[in-house]
Amino acid sequence: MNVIRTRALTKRYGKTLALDGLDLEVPGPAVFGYLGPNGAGKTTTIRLLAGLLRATSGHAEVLGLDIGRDRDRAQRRIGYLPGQFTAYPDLTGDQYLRYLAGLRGGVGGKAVAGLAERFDVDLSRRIGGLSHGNRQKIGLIQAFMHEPELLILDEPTIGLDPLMQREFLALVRETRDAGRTVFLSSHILDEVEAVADTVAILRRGHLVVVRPVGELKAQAVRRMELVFAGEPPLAEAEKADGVREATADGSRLHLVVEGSTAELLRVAAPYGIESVVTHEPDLEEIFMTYYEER
Ligand SMILES: Nc1ncnc2c1ncn2[C@@H]1O[C@H](COP(=O)(O)OP(=O)(O)OP(=O)(O)O)[C@@H](O)[C@H]1O
Repeated sequence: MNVIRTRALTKRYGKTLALDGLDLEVPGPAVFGYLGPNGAGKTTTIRLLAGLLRATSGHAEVLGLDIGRDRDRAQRRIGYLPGQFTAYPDLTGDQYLRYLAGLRGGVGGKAVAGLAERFDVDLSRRIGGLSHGNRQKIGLIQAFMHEPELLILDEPTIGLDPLMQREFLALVRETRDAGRTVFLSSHILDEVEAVADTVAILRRGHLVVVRPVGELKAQAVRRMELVFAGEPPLAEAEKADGVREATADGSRLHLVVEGSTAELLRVAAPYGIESVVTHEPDLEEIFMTYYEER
């Protein structure tokens, strides 16, 4: 089932066309990474999906509910973290989360305590007195605490230290493994690469690509070293499919290969390969080609 489905979803702010006919399908359970340069329309999409903005035209369904017509029902089943999370500064974390839990028809106290412990945040302190990172943790707890079927998170790790960022990513994976879906906008490519099953890249209000991360990686450029017993076959390697760069250094070949390395290995095998070192492909380069104007 598609957890999110939009058809020709469009949003204008006056003369600015922020989102231009978005057709998006997100089957669940999954972790779906939503990327794009500044101003691409990510936050606009997220606010439309969360029922906080009205579309100029087109429509969006979340968990099978039309977000325009069935907003309240849909919102009860979503966990939402806005890009700039703010909460009532005079309440303690505990008071604020209890208040929200009440609005949502009750949330187990254990769930809140477990998340607070996991994120190492003191819920007895006034929210106004917390650091930015600790306030963000309260935002994450309120999004996850009622175990919603769909989480929509806008830049969730902003302000979190690396340890907490790792904890967050573990929680996202567990959420997916429990059969739920996380829709995540982020600027941090490593984080998306580490956790997302599929990524969509938005630019100027248009989707430019929606692909499984594994497929993007298969297409990505990777660095390799092949060590030979004797002279390395530089000329043959340079001609092999996918090889972008090749240099020889003693008995070693340093290579940059795009996509499959099968052809290179077939060509090199008769020359007696002693060892192969492949480095993980770097998605950054691929993301950048989609980010840039073409
Ligand atoms: N309330 C608003 N009024 C007018 N224009 C807006 C408003 N909100 C967003 N925009 C414009 O709509 C476009 C998309 O903005 P949006 O915030 O959705 O992008 P984004 O991808 O989330 O960007 P960022 O990565 O910088 O957060 C931008 O051109 C932005 O200036």
